[in-house]
Amino acid sequence: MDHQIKTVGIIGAGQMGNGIAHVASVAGFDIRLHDVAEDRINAALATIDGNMARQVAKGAIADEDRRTAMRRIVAAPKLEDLGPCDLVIEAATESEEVKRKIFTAVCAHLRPDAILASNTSSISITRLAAATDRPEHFIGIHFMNPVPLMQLVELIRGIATDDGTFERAKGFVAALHKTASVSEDFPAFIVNRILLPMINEAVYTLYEGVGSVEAIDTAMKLGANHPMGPLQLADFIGLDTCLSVMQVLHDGLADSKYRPCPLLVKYVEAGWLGRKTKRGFYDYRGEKPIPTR
Ligand SMILES: CC(=O)CC(=O)SCCNC(=O)CCNC(=O)[C@H](O)C(C)(C)COP(=O)(O)OP(=O)(O)OC[C@H]1O[C@@H](n2cnc3c(N)ncnc32)[C@H](O)[C@@H]1OP(=O)(O)O
Ligand SMILES: NC(=O)C1=CN([C@@H]2O[C@H](COP(=O)(O)OP(=O)(O)OC[C@H]3O[C@@H](n4cnc5c(N)ncnc54)[C@H](OP(=O)(O)O)[C@@H]3O)[C@@H](O)[C@H]2O)C=CC1
Repeated sequence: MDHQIKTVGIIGAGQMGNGIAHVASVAGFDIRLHDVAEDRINAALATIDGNMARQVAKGAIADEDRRTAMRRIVAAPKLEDLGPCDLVIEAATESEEVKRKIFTAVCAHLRPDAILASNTSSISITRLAAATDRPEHFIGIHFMNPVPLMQLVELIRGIATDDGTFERAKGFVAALHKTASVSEDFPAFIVNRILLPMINEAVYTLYEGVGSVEAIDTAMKLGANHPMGPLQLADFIGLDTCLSVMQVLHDGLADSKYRPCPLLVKYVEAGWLGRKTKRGFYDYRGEKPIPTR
């Protein structure tokens, strides 16, 4: 088997897909970026260029590196465009149904030895692998947001993941100059098993009137030295993703302590998903974010 990963396909050009494309192209990988809608891919390319420009302004990369990295990212409007990839990372919406459909569809276009990975925040890698024709070549590669700034990547083996796939995924993470942490395949893995119940509790704290959005975020920023308040972080992650993770924890561990806060459900039902829809626990439509409660 060819152990070299050169071309990386990314499915889902949202905030995580564009972050993964960004760091992988800067690290020298050729990228094929896919999404359901072509305008999403174009928007992602513009975002990546903007984020790389910030790095240039900071002196983290040279402008020539930005241009070379941008040239390595190619739009892949059809799933068959991912055919030449050595590794395909799925970073689409956090829904098991959506992901399973993607895996079933993409497998037909991939080489038998290509690795398939999911950036899922919470869903069982073993169950997702079962929707593919290659459970032994399937693995969880879970990046943190924002990808260009966060050092950690969780690696999660499904029951069938073979040693070669695990080693190649580990090598890929090292090539991105990131640190891998290995988690067993349990709901929400390590980071989100701990982080998301904390965020959910912050939403309960708001729901029960213990404090306002501003009071809760200020309390955790200045009282616990968190870089972002929990509600600000929830908006940053996306409230739909936060709710999906809590649902996976609640269903998968069958413990009422993971019950998603009804207020979180209400925000998602309203389509107030946080920064990506310009409204969540804060309203981002003006010059500076304004708490919505
Ligand atoms: C849900 C899941 O499955 C798992 C998860 O990811 S959970 C979420 C995990 N992430 C976190 O917890 C993030 C918590 N927040 C933080 O650590 C910090 O607020 C942060 C690192 C995001 C930003 O730090 P900050 O200093 O407050 O912000 P900011 O000043 O805007 O940015 C710092 C630098 O990074 C740069 N930057 C920000 N976003 C960037 C991006 N996407 N790409 C490139 N550069 C970026 C900025 O340009 C800035 O550079 P300068 O210092 O030169 O201005
Ligand atoms: N947000 C975060 O902090 C983190 C998220 N993750 C995980 O990464 C994944 C993506 O999250 P994130 O980037 O935040 O979400 P986004 O909503 O920003 O992006 C998801 C993208 O996937 C697209 N998409 C939906 N269905 C399909 C499909 N069938 N084929 C191709 N693309 C599709 C969406 O398009 P459209 O909008 O048109 O539906 C959207 O562009 C999720 O699994 C999430 O749990 C992991 C770590 C951190």
